[in-house]
Amino acid sequence: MSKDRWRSDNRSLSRWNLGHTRVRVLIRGKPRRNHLSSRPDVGYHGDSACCNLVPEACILTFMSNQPRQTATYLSKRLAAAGLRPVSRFGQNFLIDLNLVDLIARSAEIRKDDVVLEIGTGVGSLTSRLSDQAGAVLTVEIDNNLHQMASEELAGRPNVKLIHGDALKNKNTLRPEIMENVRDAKSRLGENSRFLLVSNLPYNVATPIISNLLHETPTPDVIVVTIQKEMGDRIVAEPGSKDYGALSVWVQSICDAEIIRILPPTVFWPRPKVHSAIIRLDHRPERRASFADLDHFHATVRSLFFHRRKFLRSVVISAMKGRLDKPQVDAVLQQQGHGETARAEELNLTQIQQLAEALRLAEIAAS
Ligand SMILES: C[S@@+](CC[C@H](N)C(=O)[O-])C[C@H]1O[C@@H](n2cnc3c(N)ncnc32)[C@H](O)[C@@H]1O
Repeated sequence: MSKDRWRSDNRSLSRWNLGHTRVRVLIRGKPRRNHLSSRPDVGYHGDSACCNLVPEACILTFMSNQPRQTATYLSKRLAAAGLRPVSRFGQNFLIDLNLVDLIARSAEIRKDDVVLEIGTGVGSLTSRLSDQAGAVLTVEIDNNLHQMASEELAGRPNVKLIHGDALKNKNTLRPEIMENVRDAKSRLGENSRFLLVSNLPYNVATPIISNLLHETPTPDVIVVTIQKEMGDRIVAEPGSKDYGALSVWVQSICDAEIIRILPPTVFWPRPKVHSAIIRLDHRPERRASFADLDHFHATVRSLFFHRRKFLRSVVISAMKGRLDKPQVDAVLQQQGHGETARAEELNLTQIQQLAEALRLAEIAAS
């Protein structure tokens, strides 16, 4: 702990958050506030300290060497700044610090990695990422939280905060994000990897993950907290009720696993649903097998748009204006899909082959 981290903050004069250490200031056994409204000169002795601002010995009692993140702490901290969690921004903060650690640990971050975090919040996961990574880029849409996190993370030169929406629109990330990632990666050298590690805002989790998989560089590893239902869809197998466009898109490029299911009680405020920590590992060799990744993604989306319909009618409407019915029938026959086939029964390889056959038929027809 350094003296520089001392903060004389009028909102909490008797208890300051010194980086990761909560401190209670006691003067002759009683909390005294007035002496400490300006920056005191503090000397530290083991796990106590003395303050030379007042003649009496001033004992600082170290309450904990971990940041506090209980529901009470967070609610008080936001209330002190006149704030409440904003539900439209998906502000459900993780209050179990073991799980914050689990997220960071599961990403196996190295010193030359660039880590992107979407949703800085008050910066608790960000600090752990900053301890382990070469560079952390963190994006927060809420100006109040961005300001709070900026103060919290001020002494961390490897953290860059961006204030704004991580999405330019549903299909595109904010361009600044990838520009910063590429910059940081080139600074950290050729072994540097790019990771997404976040407790994601649930309402934008799908476009964030889907869009990032289109980007260059693609994240080598993604470890994120998302809604459990979305986690189930990502890892779903053909024929199951959760299998759909997201399963096919993600599994076509990554290995996917659910690391832990989280109950609502580990968040504040509690969400209505269970959550999941998932890990995705990018497989560049799979990605390289696609002649046109954007075309593949668009085809997959349209194949699952009406998941209960027969494959033939889905493909006919998806290819309208590009292939006529006989051309669609020829492709389906060539791929061995009968009249009663449905997209949800096709495995990854069958979908990839169908999408590629449709792409080639389209080129031939144009
Ligand atoms: C689930 S909270 C996670 C906060 C913190 N990282 C934690 O682990 O407790 C999601 C955060 O994402 C922010 N957020 C929501 N939508 C966003 C968007 N489109 N772009 C950037 N940040 C967003 C919210 O304001 C909120 O702080």
